[in-house]
Amino acid sequence: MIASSNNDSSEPGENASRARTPFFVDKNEPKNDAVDYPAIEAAVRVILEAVGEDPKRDGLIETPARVARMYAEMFAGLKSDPGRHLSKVFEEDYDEIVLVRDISFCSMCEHHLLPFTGKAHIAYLPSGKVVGLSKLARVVEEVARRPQVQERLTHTVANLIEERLSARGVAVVVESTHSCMTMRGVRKPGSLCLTSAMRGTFKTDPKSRAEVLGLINRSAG
Ligand SMILES: Nc1nc2c(ncn2[C@@H]2O[C@H](COP(=O)(O)OP(=O)(O)OP(=O)(O)O)[C@@H](O)[C@H]2O)c(=O)[nH]1
Ligand SMILES: [Zn+2]
Repeated sequence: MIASSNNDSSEPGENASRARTPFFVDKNEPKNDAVDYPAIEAAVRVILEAVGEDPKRDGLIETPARVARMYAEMFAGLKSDPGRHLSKVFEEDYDEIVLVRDISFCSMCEHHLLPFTGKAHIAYLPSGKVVGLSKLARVVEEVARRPQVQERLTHTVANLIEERLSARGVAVVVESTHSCMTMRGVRKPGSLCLTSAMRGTFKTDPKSRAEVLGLINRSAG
């Protein structure tokens, strides 16, 4: 089974009532009680002043609060357990590859606090139980909402699927563009970073690995 996924997280609309409350993309988002909004706002004001801006001017007056809400959203996965999405499994007599590809995500590089965005492809070999396809995308979405490096995102997702589904094999391939490499620093727009994590059969059996990578590559892009 192969499925494609386009994340459909809706953008927050303009709504005065949420000006002081965190916005969560949907009901499955964990409430981010861990975030200290006033502390972020104060820090953003300090940064604005430090770069020579006036945080009190009209265009910037609400910026600290906006940034606090943004961090609450971007880091909503810090204290949660993304594996919870894999708890509802069902028995199915199917032991071949299940692949969900093109799962778009946006995460935060922990070195520069700039976004890296791209797609994750997830395949697993079930051992008697399968999970709802959307749950694989939910795991990516939640793990992505942490400050991190791409390598950690990749192997965290692979480990969760291997452990929670007792999968015989797991393949996770992530491709993304790092803003810290495109808009600053070395400034290489178009550069792409690919990482993969193989578990079980996909790690030990070259034929299975070639098959799953063939399916992912055939579909990627
Ligand atoms: N391995 C890995 N490196 C990353 C990731 N995101 C950002 N980086 C790198 O983290 C490194 C941080 O390097 P530093 O020398 O400490 O910081 P810097 O002076 O800002 O580095 P430059 O980006 O080269 O200007 C850079 O090479 C980034 O490209 C990631 O997901 N994985
Ligand atoms: Zn970076």
